[in-house]
Amino acid sequence: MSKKHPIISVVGSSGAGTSTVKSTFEQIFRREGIKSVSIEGDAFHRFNRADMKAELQNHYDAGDPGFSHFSYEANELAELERVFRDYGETGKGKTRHYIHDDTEAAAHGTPPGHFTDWDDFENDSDLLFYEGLHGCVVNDEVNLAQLADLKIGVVPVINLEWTQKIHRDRASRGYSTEAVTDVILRRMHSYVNCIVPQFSETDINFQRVPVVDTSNPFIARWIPTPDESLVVIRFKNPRGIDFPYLTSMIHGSWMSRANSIVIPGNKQDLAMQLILTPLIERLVRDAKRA
Ligand SMILES: Nc1ncnc2c1ncn2[C@@H]1O[C@H](COP(=O)(O)OP(=O)(O)OP(=O)(O)O)[C@@H](O)[C@H]1O
Ligand SMILES: O=C(CO)[C@H](O)[C@H](O)COP(=O)(O)O
Repeated sequence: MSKKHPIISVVGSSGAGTSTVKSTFEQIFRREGIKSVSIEGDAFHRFNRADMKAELQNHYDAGDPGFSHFSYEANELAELERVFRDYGETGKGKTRHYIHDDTEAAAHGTPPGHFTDWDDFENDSDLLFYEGLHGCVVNDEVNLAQLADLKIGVVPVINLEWTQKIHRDRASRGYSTEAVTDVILRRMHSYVNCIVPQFSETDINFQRVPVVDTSNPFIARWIPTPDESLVVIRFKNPRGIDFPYLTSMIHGSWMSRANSIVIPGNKQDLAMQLILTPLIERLVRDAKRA
């Protein structure tokens, strides 16, 4: 925990929707007058695209077909831990960007598949916001969960996650369905071993569940819309959460367990604002007092 310089960590697999959720956080920060600095998890990949391709081949040749961007060793997690720790202690740190496509290339002046240079965070921020694959990892080498003060999991059920990934990678990153399918398969071992365990470390998980048939995500023609889904919101520690308030404010919601509510998909933004605003306010208030 880094009370003086708090860290929010939003974790999800590739295509889960963490970038989408980031915009909800940005609305809260803007409305509450909070100055944030942010990290995209992909900035802490260990290899650029060409080197990753070579590394994949090396692992494949050595009889390890499961190496992927989800694997701990494909990412600079010790460096990420250092950035979390330094930010928590000093409010300072650095990040960079991994450039996925031409749009990002134009914005950053770096070609796709490469990293930008490292850049220092702006001074005097109120908090650090991380979104990505590994922000709550606990393993033999690092404990990122321990350094984050508010931990959020973004976890659509897996068919929906695959549908979202396939559509996004085809539409904005120029990959074919077959190429994305290969990536999903290759990443499965690390998905189970490196990504999923983090959702037991998170304080709140948002799990989108479609109410239309997604049984074959590889041929789905579009991503189920918010109106075609529900969201299960699960609190690790439900003490202090005002469930009657939430269920009365979020039309069509109900409690499905003592620590979980279900909301209509089109109320996700509202629910996040109602749930997260007081938690973020408290983090910033406590930090100013510390
Ligand atoms: N709640 C939602 N309703 C409808 N579509 C969504 C929702 N959340 C995400 N999507 C769609 O899913 C796709 C993937 O979302 P997004 O880019 O936010 O994922 P991500 O977790 O940031 O992925 P990556 O880490 O690989 O960049 C996008 O096309 C996005 O529009
Ligand atoms: O979304 C991802 C991980 O979160 C990408 O798959 C990863 O960043 C590698 O990108 P690319 O395969 O385009 O080089």
